Amino acid sequence: MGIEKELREIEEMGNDHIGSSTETPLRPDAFELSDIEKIASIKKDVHNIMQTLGLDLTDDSLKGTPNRVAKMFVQEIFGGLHPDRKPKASTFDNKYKYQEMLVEKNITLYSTCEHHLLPIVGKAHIAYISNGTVVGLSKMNRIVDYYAKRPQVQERLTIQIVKELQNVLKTEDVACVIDAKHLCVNSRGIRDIDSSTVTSEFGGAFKNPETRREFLDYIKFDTEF
Ligand SMILES: Nc1nc2c(ncn2[C@@H]2O[C@H](COP(=O)(O)OP(=O)(O)OP(=O)(O)O)[C@@H](O)[C@H]2O)c(=O)[nH]1
Ligand SMILES: [Zn+2]
Repeated sequence: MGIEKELREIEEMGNDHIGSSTETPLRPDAFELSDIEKIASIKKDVHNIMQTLGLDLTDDSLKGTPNRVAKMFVQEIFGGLHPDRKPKASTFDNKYKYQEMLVEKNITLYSTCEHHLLPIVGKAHIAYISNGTVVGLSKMNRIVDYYAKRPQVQERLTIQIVKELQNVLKTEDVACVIDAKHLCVNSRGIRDIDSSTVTSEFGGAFKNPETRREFLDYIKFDTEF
């Protein structure tokens, strides 16, 4: 396809594609290459970008950058693309008969905007009401981190976190709110440093306005220890 036609199609598509599926769009052959092979390939690509920009890749400070970026992509910021890295969420019986909602708030979130490959930085807040099963607290932070380590849109990230916890906890009664800054909005383009994006997903009992309100009130707690 000619570049002109491709650009026209992207233009016509507008932003309708954003958040159109809850699954991260991956090709069927996404995991055919090993991590080592991916790093070797991305290293060449980053080298090429830097070369095109006219940078001197023999410079002491720059020469390690292609390898550094490739490792960072595969093992760190996009490490959550590989299903093998999904955290094992240990669950327990709700022996304590705790029947109220549990809120894990202020979970630090680092992700990457899939449109510009720039950071998304924010906080996620999760709540669930046990249906007989409870999950280790840290596993909620780990689930956020796993799905955040992908090229993301915030809407999809929010839904993926809720769906995963609904699976783990075997209940619909899970909610998530994310408040995050997108550096593609804050540091380039419109360069609005003060704006942030809030997304939410309310499953099961959290569709009830009172339950939802209780959750939203808890996350306003200004916890300092
Ligand atoms: N809905 C949604 N949009 C996002 C997210 N992250 C980034 N975007 C937006 O994706 C859009 C991409 O639009 P384009 O017009 O193709 O990109 P652009 O020309 O760089 O746009 P500007 O950022 O306005 O300069 C931008 O408006 C971004 O702000 C996200 O998590 N959710
Ligand atoms: Zn962006």
